[in-house]
Amino acid sequence: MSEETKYVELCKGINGLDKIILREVRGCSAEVYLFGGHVTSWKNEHGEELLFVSNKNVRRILESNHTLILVELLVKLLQKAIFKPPKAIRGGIPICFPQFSNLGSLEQHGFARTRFWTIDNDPPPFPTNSSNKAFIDLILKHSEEDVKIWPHRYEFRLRITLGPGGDLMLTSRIRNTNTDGKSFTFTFAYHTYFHVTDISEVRVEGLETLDYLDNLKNRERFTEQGDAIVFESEVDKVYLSTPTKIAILDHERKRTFELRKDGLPDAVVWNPWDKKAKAIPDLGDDEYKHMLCVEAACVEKPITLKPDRACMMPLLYSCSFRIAYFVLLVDSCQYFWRQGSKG
Ligand SMILES: O=P(O)(O)OC[C@H]1O[C@@H](O)[C@H](O)[C@@H](O)[C@@H]1O
Repeated sequence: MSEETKYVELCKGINGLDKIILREVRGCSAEVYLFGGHVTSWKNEHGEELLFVSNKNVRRILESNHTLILVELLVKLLQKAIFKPPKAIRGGIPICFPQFSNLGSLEQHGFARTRFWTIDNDPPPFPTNSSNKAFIDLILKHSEEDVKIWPHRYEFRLRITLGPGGDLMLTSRIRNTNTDGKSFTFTFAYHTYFHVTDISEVRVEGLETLDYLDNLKNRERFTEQGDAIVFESEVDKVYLSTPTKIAILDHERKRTFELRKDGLPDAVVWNPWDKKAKAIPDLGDDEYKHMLCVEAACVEKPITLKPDRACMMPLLYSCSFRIAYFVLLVDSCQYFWRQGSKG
């Protein structure tokens, strides 16, 4: 990367939506849309896309021919992921808040993924000591409209960092700013779509023998058997009390994503497979073969925040080993917030 290259660039993305590009010296990059506070791209030092976004492949192949105008045109024609508010973007890392799935009265997966976030120019100090240069702070606050459907006031701060080695880290800091003394309760997920070469050649390790709720069977509780999870049909499960490390092995590409988490107890695994994929308008019929959602989440036991209390949920992806790291540090974060200048 030349001296002039920007670590952080604000520009326009698809459909003129505001987008931030994070770049690091070795050529890694990430892209974030203010719409949804949504990470839509994360590339390693070889320019390989590690996240799935519907029909991204088309765009990537075309982009490599440098026919950029044609690309934009074709992307608009071919891209299934709509990038058009109010529909959430299909792929990347949608943020599910304050509700996961339909576990409440709100729209599916809550409203954070369909709201316009803003750049937070004055974030409170960060607990992690870091010399990273490629990062952006976003913020979402309650709107008067949203208060009508979810009667709470909050500040949701999201820092997205691309480390020098290509690590991608997302840190969510959610704070209850209710002035009426009321606590609020929420469920949450980093709904991460990993890009995989062929779903039938993918294995997930770390969830075997755990209990899970099967969304395809009215959330009935089962216990997972076998060595590792493999995929040969639709899967929609919430694994409970999961370990801090989950690995996603893409045999064909000889790539391993390692997901690490701490404090976010659940892990959702979702692939719609062929029939469901056909029924999802913003997903290509065959695209289920190239995606796998493994989501660090808090679903079974919702989080309750008292007024003026905050919690933190960071997620770190490492490019070299493709590590995803999710943490929920309620206590230390409360301490941090009290210490912080905004606390
Ligand atoms: O289509 P959406 O709202 O983005 O949801 C996709 C999937 O997200 C997963 O997290 C859920 O477990 C699935 O049940 C759901 O179908």
